[in-house]
Amino acid sequence: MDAPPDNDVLWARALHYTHKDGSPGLEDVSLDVRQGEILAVAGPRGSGKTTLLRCLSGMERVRQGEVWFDGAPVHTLGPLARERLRRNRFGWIDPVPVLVPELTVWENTALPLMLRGAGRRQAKATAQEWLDRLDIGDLARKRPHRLRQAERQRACIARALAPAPTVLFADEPAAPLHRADRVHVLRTLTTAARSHGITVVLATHDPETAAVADRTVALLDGRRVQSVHLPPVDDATEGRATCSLSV
Ligand SMILES: Nc1ncnc2c1ncn2[C@@H]1O[C@H](COP(=O)(O)OP(=O)(O)OP(=O)(O)O)[C@@H](O)[C@H]1O
Repeated sequence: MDAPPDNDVLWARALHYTHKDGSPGLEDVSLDVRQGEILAVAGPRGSGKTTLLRCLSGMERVRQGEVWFDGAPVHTLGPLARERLRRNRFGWIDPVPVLVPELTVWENTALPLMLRGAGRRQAKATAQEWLDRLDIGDLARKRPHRLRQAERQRACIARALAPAPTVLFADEPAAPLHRADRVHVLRTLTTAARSHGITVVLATHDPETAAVADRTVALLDGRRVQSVHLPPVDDATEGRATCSLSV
């Protein structure tokens, strides 16, 4: 198979993935992610969004199909090389905030910077800047259990953005936030990504979250499809109609 075009930061071809227990994950998924773009991977629950992000980021070993990052193959790398790639070039946001409980918020945020070799003082200053941008600068010295869930998720977003990764994988990053918070945090995330040239791959089942992206690819039952029907996440409380997302 040919190497990907130069302006694609990520390039996947004919990905098939089966979970260890035999559950189907992905079927023949191909996708290009351009440098600096914000790409939404949209689909209902269980459609394979997380599995796709895990394969693209090297978290899962791809046995069938190819993944390329920055013109180099990822699918042929061993576990250590994939771990190094994730640490040095990628960022990751989970739907549920996970922080090291023994560390303060700024120490959590500074951790990936220090793992990449930054000194403590520099890492602390950068972490504080990002916490300020996410409006939780005043919580920097607290430990995670003192924060609300939405504040912990902001800390996770600050931690993911602080090292300015080449690609940020954001798996339902706004899921634990209330609607007003969600809009604000997504705007901060996308503005920061654009100003730092960070490419974002954003998995979501929420049409409003997908709307912040430059482009959307839709998944259904582990396959790419042209369009997908997504009920708004606040549907039950706000009584809004089901939304159809075409790509
Ligand atoms: N570790 C696992 N072992 C077995 N099956 C899994 C595993 N993780 C996911 N699956 C199954 O693979 C399919 C795709 O799951 P995945 O989590 O990738 O979808 P998703 O679109 O991200 O869903 P959600 O929005 O609920 O996170 C689902 O049928 C799911 O049950």
